[in-house]
Amino acid sequence: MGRHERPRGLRATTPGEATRVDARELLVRYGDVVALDGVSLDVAPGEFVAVTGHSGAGKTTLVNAIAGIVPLAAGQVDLGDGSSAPQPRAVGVIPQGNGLGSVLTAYENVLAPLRARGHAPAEAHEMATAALASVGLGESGSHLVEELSGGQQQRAAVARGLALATAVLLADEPTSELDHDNRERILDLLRARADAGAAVVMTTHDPEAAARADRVIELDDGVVVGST
Ligand SMILES: Nc1ncnc2c1ncn2[C@@H]1O[C@H](COP(=O)(O)OP(=O)(O)OP(=O)(O)O)[C@@H](O)[C@H]1O
Repeated sequence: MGRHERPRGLRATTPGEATRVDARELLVRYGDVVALDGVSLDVAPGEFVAVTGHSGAGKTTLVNAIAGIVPLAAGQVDLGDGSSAPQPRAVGVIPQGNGLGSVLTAYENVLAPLRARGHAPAEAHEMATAALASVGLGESGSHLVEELSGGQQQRAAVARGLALATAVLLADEPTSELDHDNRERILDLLRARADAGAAVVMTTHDPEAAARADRVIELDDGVVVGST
């Protein structure tokens, strides 16, 4: 499949929606701390790439820089969406620490971004319900997030990211709170999303999770020190 063709299995992307990741020589600073120092990452449609490295290596910063959530001091991110604006792009993000609204239900958390992206109520309902079922939360969608376990909250966050069905999915340690079976379930979903044509980036501390990816990039102190 050519790089600019529509990914198999995903709906047609709309103008302004990301299709791939081409990050070049990213430099990110937090005050005096250099969190990324010339990091490049190219992820094609259909590829699943894991980013590993010790705590503080720059994994979250890389995901957030690609998403446009943290500003670049230098370098550029091309997501195939025709935009060079330093603003959050139309990508699916599964943030570290889940980022869910705790006094909303899991279902409401998944539904809200779908409605914000213009899906009609009935369609958004179908998508949110299917996404929650896919992560094993079909029965728990009506529970407030604060009533869910840490692992259930993490799966709700994965459902929210997956529901958007974007062709670029950025997942920041999406399995860190999960038991073995749920970890495998979530990794299967990420793998399937890539196999359907999405560009998937996942940060992880877990070597077994990283082994499910097509490629593994290792960061250390804001620099790429390995690629396998
Ligand atoms: N908001 C911030 N302000 C200042 N420094 C920060 C900020 N966020 C991250 N850093 C620093 O930037 C570096 C990279 O942090 P980052 O969170 O990207 O690492 P990480 O590899 O994701 O770590 P972890 O595995 O613990 O999540 C670290 O030195 C961290 O202390």
